[in-house]
Amino acid sequence: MTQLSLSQVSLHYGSDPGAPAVLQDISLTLRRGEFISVIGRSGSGKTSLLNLAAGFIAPSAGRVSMAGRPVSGPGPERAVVFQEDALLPWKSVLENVALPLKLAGMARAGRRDKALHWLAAVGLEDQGGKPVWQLSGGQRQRVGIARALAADPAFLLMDEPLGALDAMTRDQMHELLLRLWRASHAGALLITHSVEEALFLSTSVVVLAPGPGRITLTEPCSWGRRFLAGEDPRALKSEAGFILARERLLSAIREGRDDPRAVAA
Ligand SMILES: Nc1ncnc2c1ncn2[C@@H]1O[C@H](COP(=O)(O)OP(=O)(O)OP(=O)(O)O)[C@@H](O)[C@H]1O
Repeated sequence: MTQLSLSQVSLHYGSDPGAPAVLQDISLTLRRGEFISVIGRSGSGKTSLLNLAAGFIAPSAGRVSMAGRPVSGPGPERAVVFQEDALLPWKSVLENVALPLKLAGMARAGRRDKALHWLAAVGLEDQGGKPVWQLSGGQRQRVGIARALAADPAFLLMDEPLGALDAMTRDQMHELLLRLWRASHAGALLITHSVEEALFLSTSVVVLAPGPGRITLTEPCSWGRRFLAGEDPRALKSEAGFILARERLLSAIREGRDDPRAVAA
C-alpha cells in the first residue's frame, strides 16, 4: 500500500549544525485512506513537518519516503493546499482547477472534464467561468481543494486551509472535506490550530510539542468515519468520548506552558 513516511526525521534550518533543532526524531506514516491532523503550539514545527512531507525542504537527519523511495522534491502525487488560496486571480475558476493537469500535459478536453468533475464535487459547478477574484474566501478554498484533487494525488497535504474562514463556513467545509477525502481515496495530512477540527476530521491526531518539535501524543479517532457512515455531526461532537479526547489533546498541547489561551478548542 502506498505510504508517505517520515522516519526519525530531524530538521535544522540554515547551515549551522549547532543551531537548535526545529524538529527532532519525528516518525510518522500516512497511508492512503488515513487522515492525520497535526496540532501544536505556534512554532512547534507543524508547517516545517508538512514542508518535509511535500518535499519543499529536506531533513537534516532521517528519511522522508513515499512508497519506499526517498522523497527528493515536490511531486504531483503529493498535492498541497495552503492557508492562502494560492490561486491565479486573473484566470477563471475552471482554468485554475485545470492548471496542474495542463502542466502534466493532459489534453484540453480531458482536463476540462476532470476539472468540471472536481468543481462539481466542491459544489461550484456553476462558477467555472468566473474569475477567481469574484469568489468568497470559502469558495476560493474550495477551488484550491478541487485543484489539488484534480491531479488524483495519493496524498493531500493541507496547511491550515480553513484558518481564515468563519465558524459556520468552516463547519460546512469539514463535512465537505470528509466527503472529498472519501471520494479521492487519498491520505490526508492536515495542519490545524483547532482541536475540534482535528478530532472531527481525522483518523488520528498528532500533538507536536515545541523546542524542539517532537510528537508527544497520538490520539486515534473515528468521528469523521462515523459522520461519513451517516451519524449526525452535532451529536458526534457532544459525545463524552469526543469531549474527553478534546481535553486530552488540550492538556498535551498546553503541557509546559504557562498561558493556556493560545489554542482554540
Ligand atoms: N525558513 C525558515 N528558516 C529559518 N527558521 C524557520 C524557517 N521556517 C520556520 N522556521 C522556524 O522554525 C520553527 C517552527 O516553525 P513552523 O512554521 O514550522 O511552526 P508552526 O508550528 O507551523 O508555527 P505556527 O503555528 O505559528 O504556524 C519556528 O521557530 C520558526 O521560526
